[in-house]
Amino acid sequence: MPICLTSDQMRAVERAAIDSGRVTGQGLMERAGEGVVSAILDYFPALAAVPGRALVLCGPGNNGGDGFVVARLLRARGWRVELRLLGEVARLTGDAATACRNWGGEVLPLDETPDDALQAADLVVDALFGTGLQRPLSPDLAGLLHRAARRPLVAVDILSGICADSGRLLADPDRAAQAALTVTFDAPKRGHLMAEGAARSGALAVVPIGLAREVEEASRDPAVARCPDAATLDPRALGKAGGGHKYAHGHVLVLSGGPGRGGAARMAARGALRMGAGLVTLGCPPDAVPENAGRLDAIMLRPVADAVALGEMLEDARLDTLCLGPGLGHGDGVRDTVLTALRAGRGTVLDADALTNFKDDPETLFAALHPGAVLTPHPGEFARLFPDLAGRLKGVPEHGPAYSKADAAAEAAARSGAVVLLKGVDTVVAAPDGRLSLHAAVRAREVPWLATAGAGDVLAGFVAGLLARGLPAFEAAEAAVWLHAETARRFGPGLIAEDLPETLPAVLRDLAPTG
Ligand SMILES: NC(=O)C1=CN([C@@H]2O[C@H](COP(=O)(O)OP(=O)(O)OC[C@H]3O[C@@H](n4cnc5c(N)ncnc54)[C@H](OP(=O)(O)O)[C@@H]3O)[C@@H](O)[C@H]2O)[C@@H](O)CC1
Ligand SMILES: Nc1ncnc2c1ncn2[C@@H]1O[C@H](COP(=O)(O)OP(=O)(O)O)[C@@H](O)[C@H]1O
Ligand SMILES: [K+]
Repeated sequence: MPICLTSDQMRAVERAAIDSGRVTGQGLMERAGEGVVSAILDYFPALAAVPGRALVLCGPGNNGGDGFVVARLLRARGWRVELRLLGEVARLTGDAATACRNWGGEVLPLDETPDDALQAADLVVDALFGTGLQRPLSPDLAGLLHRAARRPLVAVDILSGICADSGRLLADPDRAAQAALTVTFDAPKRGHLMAEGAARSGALAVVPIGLAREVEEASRDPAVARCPDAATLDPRALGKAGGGHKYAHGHVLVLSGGPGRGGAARMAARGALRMGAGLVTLGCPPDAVPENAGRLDAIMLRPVADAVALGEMLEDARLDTLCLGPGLGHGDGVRDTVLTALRAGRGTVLDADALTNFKDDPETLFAALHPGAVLTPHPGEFARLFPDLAGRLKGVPEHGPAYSKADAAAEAAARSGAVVLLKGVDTVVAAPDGRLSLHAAVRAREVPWLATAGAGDVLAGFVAGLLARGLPAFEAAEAAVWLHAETARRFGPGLIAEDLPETLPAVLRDLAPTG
């Protein structure tokens, strides 16, 4: 399973590799520099053909050390390289000091970098700070990087000013830079996938520097965040191979609100059905039956007047999965309905209104939640249930590592006792036991057409469909997020929410050709 790491996790990986005796810090730095140069040559083919001019900005730590190696290797390829250092050569230590000696060229002061030097550069290498950024960039540094980004800017490990753990800006937002390319080592950092870091890192190259074995070991640590891809979704779990009648594939009950408000629940139901749930029933207030009957065929319809009626209906144990929230409505009756649904202990997705109804009393909801439940809030709904956690995600952080969306989702899952799927361009899935999964809809997985009304309702249905198919809550949420984005990518421009369930079969077919 692909993963992404925090700074501490990356340092542990590095330490384990060095302690094993297989690598040295200096060897890692050398390979990091080589990796950056080869990524530059791949990404800028014109500069691979004709050596250019580089301005390399080095910081006082090991990120700067990588910069010295890059400078030396570019020079060896015939490039004209100007190197500027933040701080003094005499204060460099360890591997960075060695890398500086091996460079052997002129080291100019960073704070005197003239605009001419920036303008003359074919590219600027940002080797100021990597995983060691602990506090916001000074205005001068932020200004320099901002100006440097007028030229193609290549970030070593992570763009300076982005917190590697959270992706949040540790710099004045008005002077934030944008990298054309970020080159990181052996595994992405969380900061490449969340918040500003997802958008500002530019293209992301992950180059091997000899830590693959330790990264593989880290991927077995439940505390390390996973980033599933097409290759790691389990086609056996998603396909319908093996026969079995419809009840073998689960029965989802989606509850809807009153007349004129059923669209969201119908889309969720359609999503669950397309995901392969054996049966899907829409439950709605009796006066909404005529409307829904006119709109549904394969999806069954039952009147569900209130929480008592729901309780009676749930005596049928074959109704194994519930989805509540899209278009559900507001009021005490709705809260009772949600609590009745949770008491049944089924796989349960709570979205939208099912969450918002508890904004004045989230503890009542948390007390009823169980590990088979998945909450799918967008950031606004999240803030209603977890105002303190949402508050920590606001504003410009004052130090690193900054509080991250992953931290917030993890705390929410631990507090509520349910899986939390916190939506956005960067989506985080967190389990109460500490497992995390990240999906960033950026770069190759960019999918702006998903910003359309109802996309979240369909996602709730996708999660419910997978729960009905027997996936555990965390895995169902994780796979649904990937499939949701993939489906939107497959459809492309013009996507509306209704297209998502209809496009899902093509995505499933590619994943499980025999399913
Ligand atoms: N892990 C690995 O496997 C490998 C890691 N490698 C590389 O090492 C990098 C991590 O190196 P690192 O730990 O030395 O930290 P780094 O990012 O250079 O910054 C620390 C320095 O910056 C300073 N400083 C911080 N914030 C500041 C601010 N706002 N403004 C001004 N100064 C600030 C801080 O100063 P201090 O806080 O001590 O005053 C300290 O001097 C990593 O990103 C990768 O590129 C590769 O070589 C190979 C394998
Ligand atoms: N620009 C975007 N890129 C990727 N995914 C997006 C983008 N905008 C929205 N989404 C996704 O679309 C869904 C929208 O859900 P939600 O906010 O609940 O909307 P709605 O209530 O209209 O259904 C979420 O899964 C979210 O992650
Ligand atoms: K950097």
